[in-house]
Amino acid sequence: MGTSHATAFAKINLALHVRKRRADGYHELETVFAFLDQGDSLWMEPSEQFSLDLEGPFGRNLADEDYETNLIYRAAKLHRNGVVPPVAFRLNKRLPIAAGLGGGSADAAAALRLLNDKCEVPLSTDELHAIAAQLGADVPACIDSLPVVGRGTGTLLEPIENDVSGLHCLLVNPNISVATGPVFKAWDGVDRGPMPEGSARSILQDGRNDLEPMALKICPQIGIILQELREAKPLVARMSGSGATCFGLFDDAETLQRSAAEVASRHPDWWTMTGRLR
Ligand SMILES: C[C@](O)(CO)[C@H](O)COP(=O)(O)OP(=O)(O)OC[C@H]1O[C@@H](n2ccc(N)nc2=O)[C@H](O)[C@@H]1O
Ligand SMILES: Nc1ncnc2c1ncn2[C@@H]1O[C@H](COP(=O)(O)OP(=O)(O)OP(=O)(O)O)[C@@H](O)[C@H]1O
Repeated sequence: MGTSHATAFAKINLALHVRKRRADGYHELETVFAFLDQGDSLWMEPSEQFSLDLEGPFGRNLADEDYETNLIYRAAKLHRNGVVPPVAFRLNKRLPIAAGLGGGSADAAAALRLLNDKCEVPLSTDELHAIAAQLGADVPACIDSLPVVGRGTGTLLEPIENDVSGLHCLLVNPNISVATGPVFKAWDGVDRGPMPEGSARSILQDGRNDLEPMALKICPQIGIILQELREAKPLVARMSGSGATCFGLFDDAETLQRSAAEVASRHPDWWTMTGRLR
């Protein structure tokens, strides 16, 4: 049994409609999750005891935290019913932290996939999703990392026609972390209506991200990012999750590259990533 590898694909919300604030403070939403073919890289190999090595552009940002708080550790422990498995994980952290890209959720899902693949008696899809939901609202969708509708807090998944696969995607983050809690808290309580029905692409065109105005107040750079992304005439430019990362989606690679080069030259201090939707 050697080393196995999984990509923790970056998540974007093609649309995110906030419908209701629940009594427990959480919010019910309707969203379409989609995934870039890029993300963090996670390796796993058998070992004497559990370990987690963090490297890559954002590895240092997590290194100061106790490894027991890392979603990879928590996922591994839950997968083995509370017994921490003797495996060594190595994470190349390419996705920024608290960025609306579900990086931690994707890492947790990648760990669950790796552990399940190496398991003599693998968990069923339903069992895997139940564990995932305990780790975070985005984790169940990250298991398959393909377009899917999320309801409730995002853990109730429904299939959707994937007609966005292959679209070219530019992600831009101003290198400012935005915590999810305060953004939801700032929501004004106004239900702006359900997410339209249809394929992923039609919801992308007709949907919205209801968290954009709140995140924009916390991080005004989001407005500049959206404005600059729109200069390249993408299919859509929108914020992902609770921000601050925004995405531009394009039919062709040339326009994407031009837009990426423009953003990079104007804002060398911003983080960008390009890829294609799965
Ligand atoms: C914004 C999204 O990324 C969209 O995909 C997700 O809804 C975020 O879900 P998540 O990763 O589970 O969010 P967490 O980072 O665990 O949540 C932080 C805080 O955001 C608030 N929160 C989160 C999700 C939700 N549906 N309603 C909320 O009000 C809660 O106060 C929570 O304590
Ligand atoms: N492997 C991990 N990678 C990133 N963050 C992690 C990880 N494990 C635990 N965390 C914690 O989770 C928090 C949120 O991380 P993450 O990067 O997933 O947020 P996000 O991109 O805002 O996700 P979302 O789109 O769900 O809002 C961080 O504050 C971090 O301390």
